[in-house]
Amino acid sequence: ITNHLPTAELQRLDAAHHFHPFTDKAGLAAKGARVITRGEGVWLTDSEGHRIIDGMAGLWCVNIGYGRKELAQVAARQMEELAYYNTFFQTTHVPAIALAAEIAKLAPGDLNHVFFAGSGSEANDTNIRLVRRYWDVKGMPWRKTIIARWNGYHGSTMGGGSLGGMKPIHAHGGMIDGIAHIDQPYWWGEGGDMSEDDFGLARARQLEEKILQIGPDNVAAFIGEPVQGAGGVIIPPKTYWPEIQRICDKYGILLIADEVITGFGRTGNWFGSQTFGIKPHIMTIAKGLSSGYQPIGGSIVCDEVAEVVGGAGEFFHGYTYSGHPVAAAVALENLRIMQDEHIVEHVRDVAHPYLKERWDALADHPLVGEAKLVGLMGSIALTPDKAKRAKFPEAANVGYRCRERCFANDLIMRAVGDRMIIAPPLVITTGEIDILVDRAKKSLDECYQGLKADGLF
Ligand SMILES: Cc1ncc(COP(=O)(O)O)c(CNc2cccc(C(=O)O)c2)c1O
Repeated sequence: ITNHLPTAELQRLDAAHHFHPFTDKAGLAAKGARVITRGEGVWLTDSEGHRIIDGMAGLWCVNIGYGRKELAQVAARQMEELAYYNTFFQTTHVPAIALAAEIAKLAPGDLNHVFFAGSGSEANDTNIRLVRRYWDVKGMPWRKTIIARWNGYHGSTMGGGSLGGMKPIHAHGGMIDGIAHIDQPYWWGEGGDMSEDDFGLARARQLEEKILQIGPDNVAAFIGEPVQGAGGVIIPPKTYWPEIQRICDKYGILLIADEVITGFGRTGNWFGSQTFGIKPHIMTIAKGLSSGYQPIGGSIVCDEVAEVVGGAGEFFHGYTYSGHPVAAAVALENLRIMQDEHIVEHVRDVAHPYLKERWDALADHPLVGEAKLVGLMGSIALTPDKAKRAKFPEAANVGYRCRERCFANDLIMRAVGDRMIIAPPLVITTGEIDILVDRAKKSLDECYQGLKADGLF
């Protein structure tokens, strides 16, 4: 089976044997999966030769863009030298040491210790164990509950999926114990007639209400994405995070920032915590850590938590691929390129300002109620009535229709409900931003025409 097989044959084999994530298997089999064959910069090529601009950097992860040969060379060299060894039994290797040191250098404050995993979900499962073990060692073994947000996303393992606040995920397989949720800081969809600032405070104060309801001595930690990604790029009001931070400090609960999407330049700083003034005890990382070239994730842990858990004998947790040498070597090369090519500065000083101007202008479109962007992650809310911030009927499937128009125009954008999302590779140029926004606008126009033709607008 190679790229040279006819697309239809590849699709048939895919339908026969490949169980896709988050997919209606039968529906896709009937339709045929799109076969992606190559990547270069912000561009993808599919088996039919379409040149697609990838507005989603894969799954929010290909920060340095596709096709960087340096990473392939580093992977090959590491594979030839030491393709695998574990870090379990009093052993280590240079890629794991060097990557942990580099992450500690880039991370803010006293986030100096890295527990590696193979993915963001696994890293969040590590975090559950870490914070519960921390309170165990502090003599409060009952202090286990972790508070998270509805419509947050923290992965698909039983732990990560339970921390997440997406009910369809909970419905498929259940949840683990000791997780509680509070409402999300989603002003457009849930703010009613409150001002954004008042709404941000109100939603943050739900954390204090929940802590008092559960009992402060039972709450181990709070976990949140600086900006909810898979939830629809929900950028919180500026009053939200300072209030969350104040409440965590007041009750002495550990604060976990899930930076799987917002980490490594996505918001215009190395970490989203810096953009939003959050001081976490633990940061979850993955995706942009390696730009998706190798599967790797981890937890960056502050001195205090590392000393308490690390000083209490063996911590019974870890994965075969924790700190995998090839993944670690590739991640290290990714971070070298990000620094040498000043990619975070490019986001902050060039790409974000340029995109913001054109992204904000989309709010003039009849379909668009709100256009928001932080760094290079953005969303537009589609609405039939801007003033009322109204929602389309679910059956209209507006997000899906709009995403299909994007695909037809060789642009990849994500639809989350009736919100359209972009998170392009951080290396996108101003010329490529023009192409992206032009194709997005054309897709919105076509979606609008379609809705009017179907009497939905
Ligand atoms: C904030 C956050 N935390 C944890 C994870 C889990 O990481 P892994 O997938 O590597 O286990 C994520 C992953 N985010 C993610 C993964 C897959 C699809 C989409 C989407 O928006 O369609 C988003 C994430 O966005």
